[in-house]
Amino acid sequence: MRPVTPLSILAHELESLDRERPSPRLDRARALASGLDDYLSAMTTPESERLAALNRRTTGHVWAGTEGAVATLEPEMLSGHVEGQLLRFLVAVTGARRVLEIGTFTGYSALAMAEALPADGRVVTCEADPRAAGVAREAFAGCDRITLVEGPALATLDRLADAGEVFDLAFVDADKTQYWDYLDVAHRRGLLAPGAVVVVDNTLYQGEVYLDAARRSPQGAAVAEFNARVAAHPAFEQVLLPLRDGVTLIRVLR
Ligand SMILES: C[S@@+](CC[C@H](N)C(=O)[O-])C[C@H]1O[C@@H](n2cnc3c(N)ncnc32)[C@H](O)[C@@H]1O
Repeated sequence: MRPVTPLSILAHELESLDRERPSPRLDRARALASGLDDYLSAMTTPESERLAALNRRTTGHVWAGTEGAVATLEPEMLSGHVEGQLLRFLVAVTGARRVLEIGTFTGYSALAMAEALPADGRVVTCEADPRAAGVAREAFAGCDRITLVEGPALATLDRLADAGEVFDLAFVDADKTQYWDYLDVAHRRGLLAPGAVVVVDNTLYQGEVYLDAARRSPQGAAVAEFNARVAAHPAFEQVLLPLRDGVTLIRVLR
């Protein structure tokens, strides 16, 4: 898989340097960077067989040439084992019953969260791409706790707010250039219960958010702006964890 997190990009760079000019110190630096993700996975509660099968199916799927409705679909989009377990864990410890997800892809994170819900719990997940939605629908077969809403997420959020829906936990993982709008609309329109937790993926955006601002992609620039707005907002408290491509946990104070 293509390196898409700050750590895996660093490991990849160190591997190239170590090949060009081998040295024991470079080799140790490479081993430090490249060994961490596997160790985290080995020490984290294993994924269920259902999630493992979806993980294999997503990474084995031929996505090449798949220009999605909103983005090029690729297996690197999958949150995967450790982040999926973090989401499961958060649903369990917060006691969330109503979960909102923005960005379904093949359904891994939605299924992971659904596994931790009580019997009357529900995940509403939004996906704009019909092909990703098709794979996710198959993955959700027999799981009546998940409702997949196909279409642009911002329009779905408006409809959910009109219907008076309120969520205890949200996972934001769709178009990076719309991150602020997702959070702002969900917050202003009352979709987030007081004390709700919002989990936001890719908030390090391959390191772009803390590297040279002039070289940021539009997505990196949008995520940097999102992070700064969240940090300055009086209604949120938050922590940015350096897991994978960065995961921010936000608690809605009011
Ligand atoms: C990173 S993937 C989601 C991965 C998924 N949460 C997981 O853990 O496996 C992002 C998904 O968001 C979808 N997406 C992008 N923009 C969207 C939008 N405006 N509305 C709804 N879905 C969108 C993409 O089609 C893609 O499937």
